Amino acid sequence: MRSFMAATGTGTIPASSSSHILFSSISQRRHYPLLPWGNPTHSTAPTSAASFRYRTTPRPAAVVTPPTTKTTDVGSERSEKREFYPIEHLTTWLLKHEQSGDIDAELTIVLSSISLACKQIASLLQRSSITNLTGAHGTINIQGEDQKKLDVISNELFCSCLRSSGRTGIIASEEEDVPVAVEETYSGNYIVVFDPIDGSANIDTALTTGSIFGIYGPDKQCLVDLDDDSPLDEAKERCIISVCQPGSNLLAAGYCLYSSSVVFTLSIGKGVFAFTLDPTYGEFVLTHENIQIPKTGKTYSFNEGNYDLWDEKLKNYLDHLRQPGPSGKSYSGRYIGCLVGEIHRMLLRGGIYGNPDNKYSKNGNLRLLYECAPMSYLVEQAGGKATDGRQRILDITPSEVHQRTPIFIGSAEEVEKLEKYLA
Ligand SMILES: O=P(O)(O)OC[C@H]1O[C@](O)(COP(=O)(O)O)[C@@H](O)[C@@H]1O
Repeated sequence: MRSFMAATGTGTIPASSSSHILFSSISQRRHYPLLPWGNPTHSTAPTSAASFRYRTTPRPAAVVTPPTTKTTDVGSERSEKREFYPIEHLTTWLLKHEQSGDIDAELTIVLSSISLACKQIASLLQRSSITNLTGAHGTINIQGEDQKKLDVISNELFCSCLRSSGRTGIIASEEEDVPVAVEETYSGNYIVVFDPIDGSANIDTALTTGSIFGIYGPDKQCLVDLDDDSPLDEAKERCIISVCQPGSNLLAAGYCLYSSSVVFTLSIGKGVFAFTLDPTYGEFVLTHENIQIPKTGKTYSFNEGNYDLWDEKLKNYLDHLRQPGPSGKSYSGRYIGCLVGEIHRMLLRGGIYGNPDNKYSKNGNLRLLYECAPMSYLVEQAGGKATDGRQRILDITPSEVHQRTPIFIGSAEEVEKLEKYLA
């Protein structure tokens, strides 16, 4: 039985005292059987005995600080004893930033619970054709989209992990009609917005998908005094649903890429860091430190099937990209139908992604709150830019949870070039 409660972000007010139902609550929902990650009898990792031992050989990762060694004289012999290879994991990285005061303990727990949800989703995606988890769920979300089975299950996993973190007050999800309040027992301060499976059309063909998340603090001026038993007025109610904050308020954001590797990428406001899942022991290992998106990039990512529906200025821009440059090489088009995959490639190689408005979708296809804002936050943290064609994405305050927006995002100089065409 789902009880409806209004949440203040610091506690809950029974719906009876609010003029209308504002949220659904995360009650005891079904849990889905998951095999523990890297379970030797089921893991897809190589079965050689070595693969189940914690590796002590240097990892050929992008980021490995030279091994520390300690030279000790043993009798007449000198021996160099390797102390350890400081491979950093998401867990230790979060604790390090908590100790240095960059994030508080509560946000550390929320991020850790999100990474747990992502590991479980990665495991389900890998085996979806085996466990009959491909295909439609048979329901439609508030956006009128057919939900895939894994859209629904991944949403439940995110909700369950955030609820048990005990640090989340309200969530907004692509797969939830309205913002959802965590019941008081488990309620915390943070507001978490997410798309549990981005690019879900790719699931059944085993192509790239991802999860996207953003974390806001409580909107201070909106916290309602629980001792105040006066009826909630309209302004306060509006405040309570303050999940609709501009991306510039984000405290942290990131995505998990489910592709040939599972890569958890995030920013807590001090650069962008990526952690690759090592399936042999189920931990995210730091592989990309302080990612800086190249200022330019010769890859553009637009669904050109909509070309005839676009504004003339945008068409001129696309025509320009296809002209062979002085070296004869024009831009390369890449479109994988998954925002997370496009952004991950761009963070590492540069380029531009666009999902513009068109004759039939006045505001484009992507949602501002839990897709465009978190991705724009990340790309700006990496030195890139993100606009709706007229203004910075992070400056837009959503007027409702599932509001859509056009988006052009990527290398700073590529976005600036586009803005000149659209001016
Ligand atoms: O089908 P279009 O209009 O090209 O839009 C593709 C975009 O929509 C998305 O698939 C979002 O879809 P979801 O609803 O699965 O999150 C993005 O991942 C992708 O970039």
